[in-house]
Amino acid sequence: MARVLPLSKGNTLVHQLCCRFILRRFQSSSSLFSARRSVDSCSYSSVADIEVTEGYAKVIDGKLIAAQIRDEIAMEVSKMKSVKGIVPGLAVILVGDRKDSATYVQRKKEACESVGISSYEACLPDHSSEKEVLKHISAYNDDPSVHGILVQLPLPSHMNEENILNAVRIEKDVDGFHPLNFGNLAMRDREPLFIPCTPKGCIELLHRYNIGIKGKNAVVIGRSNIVGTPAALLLLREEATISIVHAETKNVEEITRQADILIAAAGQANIVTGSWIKPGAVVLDVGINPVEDADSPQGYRIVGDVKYDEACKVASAITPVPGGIGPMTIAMLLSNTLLSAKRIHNFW
Ligand SMILES: Nc1nc(=O)c2c([nH]1)NC[C@@H]1CN(c3ccc(C(=O)N[C@@H](CCC(=O)O)C(=O)O)cc3)C=[N+]21
Repeated sequence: MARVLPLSKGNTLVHQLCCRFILRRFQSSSSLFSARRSVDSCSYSSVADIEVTEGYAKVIDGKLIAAQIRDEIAMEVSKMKSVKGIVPGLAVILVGDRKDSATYVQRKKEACESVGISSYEACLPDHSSEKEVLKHISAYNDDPSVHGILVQLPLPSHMNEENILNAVRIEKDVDGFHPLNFGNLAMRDREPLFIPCTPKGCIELLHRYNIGIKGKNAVVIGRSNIVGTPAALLLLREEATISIVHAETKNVEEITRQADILIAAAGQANIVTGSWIKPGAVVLDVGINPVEDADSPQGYRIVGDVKYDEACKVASAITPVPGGIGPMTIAMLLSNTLLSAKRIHNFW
């Protein structure tokens, strides 16, 4: 029997069928590709009201929304080029030889290309000195064709992350990790120049799916500088009542079960089980955890922090992994780079 939860409105059957299909695909095969295809096979409108049939969450399709955002950005980039002769530019600094970091940087480069943003890259060996990295940051700080600078994290352990992130000019800090931007994010009635990409992507998804935040109980799992803490601050700015749970929290489940909006950013595969979730909650899964998978060509696949098959039966809406927050993070990086170029060249 269909049950409409407080967030719900709209067509039930399509969602029910889509989610059943996705569930079946997830259960019948562990392959990354089949999971991907199943998400693609549902067509959702860009602004979708949340609706749920008992036991089946709606899929919040980050991949689809990210593609729409890229289209919007491409149009603005092209307008800026024709009117002002300016092409936004993003510089990425990659230190060391972590394979995952190299993959993310490659993805960012491709995304820039897809919308007409120029990308610049500095790849430094693992044993580089901090001074070497600072030299590259300084060059990009002074380069007028670069509007955004991103230092890929994590840095090698011998480097002082704080010194390096502090060196990025705040006007080009498209990650939003400079303490001045972060501090302004935390302060009421202050405006940071940039909002960190992953939390911004989470809020953007909620907005585009017409999911209200004001007055809701929002719980964030994880307290990292990259995701957990800025996500909580951003939800607070959106007038949610926020809690952060972390490794030292007692009765985690009791707290997460109060959440109307639950953001999982713990970095641990499948820790959020069905019993952690309030029925009808909206769940955003930020986790990107590699797990061994002999069936996948790479020998591994990526899973989130949330046990998807269990969560699907309790939540009203959920982001999949892959295809959820990951693509939104990259879309927000492009959006921040465009914003930076617009601000620097006073083009609105
Ligand atoms: N300075 C800095 N800024 C970052 O924003 C930053 C960083 N360092 N270090 C690493 C994390 C991680 N991150 C991701 C971006 C995109 C996907 C992504 O596109 N994921 C896809 C594919 C997943 C897959 O198949 O590998 C998806 O979820 O569908 C994931 C993770 C940005 N990060």
